[in-house]
Amino acid sequence: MQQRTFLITGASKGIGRALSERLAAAGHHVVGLARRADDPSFPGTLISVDLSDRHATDQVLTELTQRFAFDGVVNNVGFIRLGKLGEIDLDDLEDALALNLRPAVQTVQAALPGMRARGWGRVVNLSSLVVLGVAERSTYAAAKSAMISFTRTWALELARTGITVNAIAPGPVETEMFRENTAAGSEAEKRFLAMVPMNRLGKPDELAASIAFLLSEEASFITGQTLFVDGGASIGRAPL
Ligand SMILES: NC(=O)c1ccc[n+]([C@@H]2O[C@H](COP(=O)([O-])OP(=O)(O)OC[C@H]3O[C@@H](n4cnc5c(N)ncnc54)[C@H](O)[C@@H]3O)[C@@H](O)[C@H]2O)c1
Ligand SMILES: CC(C)C1=CC=C(C(=O)O)[C@@H](O)[C@H]1O
Repeated sequence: MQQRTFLITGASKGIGRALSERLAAAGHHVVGLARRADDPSFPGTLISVDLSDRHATDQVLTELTQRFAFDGVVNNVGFIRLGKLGEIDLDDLEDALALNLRPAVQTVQAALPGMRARGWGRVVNLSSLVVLGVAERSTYAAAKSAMISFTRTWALELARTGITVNAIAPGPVETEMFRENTAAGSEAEKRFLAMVPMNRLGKPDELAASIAFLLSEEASFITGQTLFVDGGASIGRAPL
């Protein structure tokens, strides 16, 4: 197995942390970006940056691409603010687009020259089941739909470079982000579970396993795809 170096945004918790653990256990080097980097147990290099700050993110990426030869990027950081149509806060809309989308462009553009030069690379963008329609998540769903468009467009542009670009669209997963809006035992949780044929939440490592596969050598003929990892929730809702 060739050791690879992967850049993961939002790496300190949830899906990003589970992925960092899984990749490190497989022998790869993980460079994680998160707001807080004071966690000595992180299984790689953890860098503190507020990814909503465009210039701070640019500066960190410039430094990191001088230190590391990134073989892949996982755009995992996510931001959500609930809001019904008629009550959508335009600041939330701008924040959703800025934090869910801008860092994805910044990280990939920073890592792209090296991946192109080596003729091998992986990009995995985190989308969400919400792109199929979940109430009160307009701004978040718009951003996560754009992540799928980024994926398809970049996959076409990079198809002959050895760099693949794919998306993962999770269903409800037991993480801090999920629990911010969906308390255990709440009516909201019951509504989400009713959407899931498996009738349970996903585990962060189940998502990590799917992302790790798309980062692997074995996934070299897969590009431009969105994989719903959702306990069956997208069956009958997603286009074939
Ligand atoms: N958990 C779910 O049910 C679910 C469902 C669908 C999609 N997703 C998507 O999966 C991805 C991971 O979600 P999660 O549930 O693991 O989230 P989480 O809240 O558990 O972790 C988010 C990570 O992002 C980091 N982060 C947040 N804002 C940041 C900022 N401004 N600057 C730097 N780092 C920041 C946090 O420190 C943390 O490491 C997100 O893109 C989310 O939209 C999650
Ligand atoms: C699973 C998906 C529809 C989803 C559920 C709830 C969220 C939230 O944080 O409120 C999001 O993680 C979203 O992706």
